[in-house]
Amino acid sequence: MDLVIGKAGDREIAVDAQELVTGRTCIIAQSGAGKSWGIAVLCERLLQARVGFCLIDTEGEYSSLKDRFSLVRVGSGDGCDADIGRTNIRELMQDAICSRTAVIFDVSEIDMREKVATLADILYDLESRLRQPYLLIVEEADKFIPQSGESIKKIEEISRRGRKRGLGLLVATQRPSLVAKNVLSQCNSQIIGKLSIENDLKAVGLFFSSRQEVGELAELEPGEFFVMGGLSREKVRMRFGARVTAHRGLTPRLVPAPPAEPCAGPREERGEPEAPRAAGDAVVPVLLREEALDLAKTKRKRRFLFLEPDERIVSGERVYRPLHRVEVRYIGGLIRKATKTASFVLDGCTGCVVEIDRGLKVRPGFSDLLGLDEAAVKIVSGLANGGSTMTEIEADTHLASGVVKKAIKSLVEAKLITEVKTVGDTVVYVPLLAAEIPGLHTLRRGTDLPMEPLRGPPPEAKVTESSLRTILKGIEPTAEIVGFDTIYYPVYLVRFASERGERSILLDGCTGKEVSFPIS
Ligand SMILES: Nc1ncnc2c1ncn2[C@@H]1O[C@H](COP(=O)(O)OP(=O)(O)OP(=O)(O)O)[C@@H](O)[C@H]1O
Repeated sequence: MDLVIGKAGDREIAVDAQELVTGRTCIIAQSGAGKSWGIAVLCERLLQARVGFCLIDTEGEYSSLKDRFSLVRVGSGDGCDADIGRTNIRELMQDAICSRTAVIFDVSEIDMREKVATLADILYDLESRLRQPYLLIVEEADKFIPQSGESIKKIEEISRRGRKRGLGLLVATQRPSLVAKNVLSQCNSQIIGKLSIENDLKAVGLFFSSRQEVGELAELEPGEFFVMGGLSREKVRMRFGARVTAHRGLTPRLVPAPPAEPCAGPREERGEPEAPRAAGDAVVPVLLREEALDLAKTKRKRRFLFLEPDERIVSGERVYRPLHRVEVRYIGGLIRKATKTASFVLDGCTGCVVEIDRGLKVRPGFSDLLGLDEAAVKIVSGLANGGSTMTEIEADTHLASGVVKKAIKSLVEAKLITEVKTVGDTVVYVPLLAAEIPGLHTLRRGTDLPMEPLRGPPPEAKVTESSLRTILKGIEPTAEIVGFDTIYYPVYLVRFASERGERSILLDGCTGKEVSFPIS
C-alpha cells in the first residue's frame, strides 16, 4: 500500500506503508524546517488508511488530529481521553494494537522519561506476543536516546529487533549529532530536511554518498525533505503536502504590544506576587555549551604546524547579541519616484547589517557612520571615490558653507576622509571608509526564527533608534523609521590564552560557525 505524502514539482510522492509501519525511519531537520508538519502528514495518511501507531507527543502539538480522526489521546488535562497517570497503559495499548487504533501519548505536561520508558517496555512486550503491524513514533528522540547520557534501552532494542515483531520505529530530531548513533545507523529509511550545524551535517553523512549531497541540505526550504532508503523507490527531494487538520506547532508571530492598560495599582498593593518579566525575545539557541567548546577546540592556534595547539580555552559562555529589526519608508525609484520600504536587521553593537536566516552573516553596514551628525553622514556617503572639493560638496549637498566646514573637520578627525592636494593646490576630500555604505534598496528583510523569552538582563545596544535615524536621514533625507524592535541572538564567547596573550572568538549559537564583527 502506498501513502501519498507530498510532491516533487508536479509529481506526487508516495511512501510504502508497510515499510513505514514496520521499518525504522528517521526524520531529521533543524527547528522550524517542517518536521512536525511532516510527521502530522504521515499520521493523517496512516489514519486515513486505518493503520495503527502510537505517537509520543512531547509538546502537545498533535491534539488537532482528533478534530478529524478517531483516535485516543492519553495525557493530562482537558481534551484527553485517558489520564496518563491513572490509565492502565498495557490494557489500553493491547486494545489499540488489536483494533489498529492510533494513540497520541502526550507527555508534554509530565516527567516524560519514565512514562516513555514504560510505554516502550509495554509495546515491545505486547508485540512479542501479538505481532501486529504497529508504529512507534518518537518526537525529540535526542531526549530519550541520547548519544551521551542515559538512553531508554528498550527503544534501542525496538530499533534492532522490532521489525520481526511487527513493531516499527520512527524517530524525529532536530539534532542528529545528539542521538544515539546505534539507533540512527539502524534507520533504513530517512526523511531529512534542512540542517546547518556542521556536527549535524556530519552525523547524517552516513546516509549520503558525497559531501556535496550533504551540502545540499543547508539549501532546503522549510517543508522540503530528501526521502531515501526503503520508504521510496529512489532518493527524492520533495515537499510535504497539505494537512487535513490544523497545525498547532505554528511559530508564534511577534505583534506590537497593545497600549498599556490603566493600572489598578502596584501588584504588591493588590496582594499579587511579582511575575518575572522577560526582557525581550531571543532566538532559540541550537548549540549546547559543550558542543560550542568542542568546536572551539578546533579553533586553537598552534605555534608550529606539527605541534599541539599552544592556546588554552580559558572561558566559554553563551551571550546574547542585540539585533534591531528595522523597517524604513523612503521615496525612491530611478524613473518614477514612489514610496518604498526597506526592512533589515542591524547588529546593535556595531551597526553592521546582518542576515539571520542561515546563521548570523555579517555585512558592512553603518558602523563607520555611528556618532556622526546628519550633515557629516550626508557628505561622506555622497563623496565621489576620486574626492570632491569644498565647493562641489556644497553644491551636491545644498548645505551652508559653515555647516560643511564643521562636518568636514569632524570627518577628518574620525579618519573617514582625508585631504589631498591636486593640480594648482586645489584641495579635494577623499573618502577613507572601510566599506561601501549600503543603499536602502539593497537591504533585505530577515526571516522569522523560533523565539523564546530572553533569560537574564538584556545586553546593551550601542546603536539606538535615534542614532540610526540620524544616519538614515543623512543617507536619504526622505527616510523615516516606521518599525524598530530588538531581538537577542545567542552566540558563544570563547576566550583563548597563550604565552602570546589573549584573544576571543564568537561562535554562532545556532550553527556553530565563527562570526566576526568589526571591533566594536
Ligand atoms: N510542508 C509544509 N507546507 C506548508 N507549511 C509548512 C510546511 N512545513 C512547514 N511549514 C511551516 O513551517 C513552520 C514550522 O514547521 P514545523 O512546526 O513543522 O517545524 P519543526 O521542524 O517541527 O520545528 P521544531 O523542531 O522547532 O518543532 C510551520 O508553522 C508551518 O507554517
